[in-house]
Amino acid sequence: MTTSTAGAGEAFAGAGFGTRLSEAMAARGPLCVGIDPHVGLLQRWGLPDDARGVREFSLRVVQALAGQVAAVKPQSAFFERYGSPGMAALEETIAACRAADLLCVVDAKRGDIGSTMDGYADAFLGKDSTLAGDAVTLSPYLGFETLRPAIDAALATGRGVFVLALTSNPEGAQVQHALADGVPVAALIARQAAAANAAEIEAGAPLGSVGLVVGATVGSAARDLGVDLGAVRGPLLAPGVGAQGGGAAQIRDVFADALRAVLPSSSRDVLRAGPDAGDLLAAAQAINAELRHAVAG
Ligand SMILES: O=C(O)c1cc(=O)[nH]c(=O)n1[C@@H]1O[C@H](COP(=O)(O)O)[C@@H](O)[C@H]1O
Repeated sequence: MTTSTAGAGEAFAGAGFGTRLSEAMAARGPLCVGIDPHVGLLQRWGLPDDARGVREFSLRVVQALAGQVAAVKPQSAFFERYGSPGMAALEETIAACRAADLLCVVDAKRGDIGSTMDGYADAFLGKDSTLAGDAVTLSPYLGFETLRPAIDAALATGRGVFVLALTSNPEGAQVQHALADGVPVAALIARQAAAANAAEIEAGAPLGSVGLVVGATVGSAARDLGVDLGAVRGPLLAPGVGAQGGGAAQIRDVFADALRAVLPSSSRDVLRAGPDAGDLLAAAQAINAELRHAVAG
């Protein structure tokens, strides 16, 4: 799997994120393991509640899963809470993923006015940025178009983005189910993601690099709101597997028309199995096998 990048503005010559992710999911199964070093998990693993603890935790997860799952997703919040040493630990985790042949989705949920978005795009998708993994999560609630600098940077460097559409938490409905000119906001976001993927799809990519976040817990919301997940033609990150109650059955229900694009994500449910590397891998493999069966059938 290539991780080489081109500079913003240059045409990206290698496989885009959607293609690389699609290949990784086909080879290893659909599971993404979230790296969320909660204080309780650090304690359980016998690690200190500081940047050294979070670094050790994350590197152990990456080592245990190296080459075994399609992707991991470090949650930036749990690194940011330790200030600059925590951010250094996030940078090391991102670099370790590259060395371990794991696609890395940095869960930072950024979104701002366009001019500020340039800065976030440089930070999380810039050619040589140490905070850039293979993709980053973005919030479109200042307007989808504000994300354009990040989408452009992702496409220019062979990276990807995941835009929050229907989040796994119940409070998200207040914003995401609301109507804008008679159309649910989540449906508009899905349409705009589909448009952003059109060129890559026309060029023959199996998936575009502009993904959506649709929680495994959202039930019939996509159907009820007319969110056409099949038309997005980008990866669909589905957090909420495990600790939030989602599982294989929910994935099949929510993503009926787009199962091959789903990247189900689970954090606490897998991480609880640690710190033993073998136990951690076994937990990830068990969930991955169930999900693989669910998306295949
Ligand atoms: O973008 C995300 O990953 C995300 C979106 C969403 O709608 N819901 C959601 O839970 N997440 C993230 O996914 C992870 C879920 O963790 P667990 O509930 O422990 O599996 C957390 O890092 C959340 O921030």
